[in-house]
Amino acid sequence: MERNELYPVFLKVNALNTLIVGGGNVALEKLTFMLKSSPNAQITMVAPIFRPDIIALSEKHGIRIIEDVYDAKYLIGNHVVIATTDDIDVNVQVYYDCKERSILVNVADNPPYCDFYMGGIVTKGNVKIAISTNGQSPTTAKRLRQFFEDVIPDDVDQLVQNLNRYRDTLKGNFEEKVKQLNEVTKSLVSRKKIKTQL
Ligand SMILES: C[C@@]1(CC(=O)O)C2=NC(=C\c3[nH]c(c(CCC(=O)O)c3CC(=O)O)Cc3[nH]c(c(CC(=O)O)c3CCC(=O)O)/C=C3\N/C(=C\2)[C@@H](CCC(=O)O)[C@]3(C)CC(=O)O)/[C@H]1CCC(=O)O
Ligand SMILES: NC(=O)c1ccc[n+]([C@@H]2O[C@H](COP(=O)([O-])OP(=O)(O)OC[C@H]3O[C@@H](n4cnc5c(N)ncnc54)[C@H](O)[C@@H]3O)[C@@H](O)[C@H]2O)c1
Repeated sequence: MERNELYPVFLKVNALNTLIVGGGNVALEKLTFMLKSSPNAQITMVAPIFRPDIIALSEKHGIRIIEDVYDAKYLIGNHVVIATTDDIDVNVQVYYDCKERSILVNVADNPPYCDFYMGGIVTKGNVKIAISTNGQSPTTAKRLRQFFEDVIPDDVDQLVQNLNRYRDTLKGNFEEKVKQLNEVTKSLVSRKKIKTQL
């Protein structure tokens, strides 16, 4: 079996600066997914033309809109960049400009020009699961996202909060606490398999 060697991290995009280059359908899709997961993300967008729904979202979420063609000067101060224009040369230019500046870059829907992939995301309170198929099948990522949204109980956050409080009541050293936490949560895991044939 092939291995997915990507290393997942959970970025505090409310404290990092993200630039989205482009203002069309793909930009809207990436923006929507990002805001759904991280409504306070610090995002700037640059494009000569923006879809009206992007303008509306930008007003709601305090996103900075710059009406201009891409220029490397817009990379300054950004930690993460997503290129979504309909001009492949511009997207590739964004990629190389970011590489030169050690900025993490994603050219949407173009895996060879991505330092990272956007994933399917399930959020239930404090619990967040990110799903990647290593860029092989975004459709599978979407279906798995729907599956987990369905099977993970909406009140899973209760468990997190209760265990968080229980942990604070435990006495003893770290090893003993871990042992007790594992003991009380043993029964939570039961087997359920996903179908792999259509
Ligand atoms: C997860 C999700 C998050 C998001 O977009 O933020 C996401 N794509 C989603 C949906 C989706 N995208 C596409 C379809 C149509 C069917 C299909 O191709 O499967 C569907 C399904 C649908 O819409 O039903 C088109 C598509 N996407 C990529 C390519 C290029 C290629 O594969 O080579 C093409 C073909 C373009 C063409 O044909 O021209 C590439 C990427 N898409 C990724 C992420 C990254 C890899 C994720 C991973 O590792 O699995 C990666 C590598 C780059 C990136 O963008 O980061 C989001 C689901 C959100 C959700 O619903 O939860
Ligand atoms: N729409 C989809 O679902 C989809 C799916 C797969 C692939 N794609 C590909 O992704 C690309 C983008 O698609 P789209 O539907 O978002 O296109 P779009 O026409 O809706 O949007 C393109 C955006 O890029 C901006 N742009 C163009 N040149 C620019 C520049 N020099 N600097 C900054 N912004 C610039 C435009 O102003 C516009 O806002 C296309 O190449 C398309 O083939 C789209």
